[in-house]
Amino acid sequence: MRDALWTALKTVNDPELHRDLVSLGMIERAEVEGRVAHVKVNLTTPACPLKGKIEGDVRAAVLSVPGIEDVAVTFGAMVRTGGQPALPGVKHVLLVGSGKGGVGKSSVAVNVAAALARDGARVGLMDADVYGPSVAHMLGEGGARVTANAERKMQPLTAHGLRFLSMANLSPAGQALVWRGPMLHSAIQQFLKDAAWGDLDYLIVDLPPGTGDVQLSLTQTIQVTGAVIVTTPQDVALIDAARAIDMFRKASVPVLGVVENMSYFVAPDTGLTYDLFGRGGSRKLGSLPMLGEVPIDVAARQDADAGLPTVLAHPESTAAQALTQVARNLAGRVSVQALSDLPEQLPVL
Ligand SMILES: Nc1ncnc2c1ncn2[C@@H]1O[C@H](COP(=O)(O)OP(=O)(O)OP(=O)(O)O)[C@@H](O)[C@H]1O
Repeated sequence: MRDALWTALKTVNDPELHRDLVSLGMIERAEVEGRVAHVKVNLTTPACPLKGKIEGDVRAAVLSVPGIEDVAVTFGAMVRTGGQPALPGVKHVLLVGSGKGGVGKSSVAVNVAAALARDGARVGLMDADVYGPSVAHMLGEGGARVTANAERKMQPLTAHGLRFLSMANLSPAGQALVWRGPMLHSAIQQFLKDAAWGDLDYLIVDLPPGTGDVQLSLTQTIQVTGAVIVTTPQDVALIDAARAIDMFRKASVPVLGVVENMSYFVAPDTGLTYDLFGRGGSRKLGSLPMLGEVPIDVAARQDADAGLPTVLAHPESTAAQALTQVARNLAGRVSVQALSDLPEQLPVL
């Protein structure tokens, strides 16, 4: 019956990769005890957006095997890389960029990082927005100071289950950074290479808005997995977002998707929805995957000011759920990107 079980599992495809779970090496264990099958699926990310669908498909396939009356499906996860990791120990570097300032790029970066960490991924967050570093404040650690470890490497700070580094934790609060290109380049290098990030599944990088030196420096120094574009839906933001997309394309950085922030507003007193900036406008950016539409949410802003990612502070709010879905959709895109170049038959793990 064991062979029949594996044959049945071979009929289940990963919904995004369109290949069967067995040849993708995602079935870690499949055994039959009496009339009960035990299957352990090793997902390609703990933040898998399609876990429910995969579980349903596995159950249906296994229960079609004659003699099997019940099935217990359990899950593990291991984030894969397509080739060499971006940095030693860091599987994926993901850039969060925007064309315009103030569209919510840092908010999205912080909440995506916190949501991935809550789902069980090992996550780092690097604040490369050197002119307006807000990550530390949004994590409630604006006053913390970075120290060096025994190997004289910068020791990332920790908050809400993730590791982070921000220029705000190096320079005295309120002091402006007046840096030229080469200095910026070396600061970015240090954040990437002279920091003890440890083992990470995802290193999320909050870029400055626009298309300047920091973005260039990052895309030229390391092999990033891809970029996410955050925009609001009105034309003035989209014009700049299109420029940012063009910059990533020219730098051969895949754009993994778009997040439409401040997409709409639901009045808390009446429940009426207002499309303040023209919900859905970001579809004008072309055929890029839409990772999610995040509404304007007063609590999300208050949580950011209070140093708490809203996905953790108000996980039930519409904005928090949209941001959680953005994180999972992004993790899904990363898996697709990493696994689509793999050979036909992978070893079973
Ligand atoms: N969906 C939202 N609902 C309500 N407030 C939001 C939302 N997204 C972001 N904000 C608020 O808007 C402000 C700007 O957000 P944020 O700093 O994330 O933007 P940014 O694009 O990173 O800006 P910058 O260009 O300065 O780096 C912050 O006060 C933040 O809390």
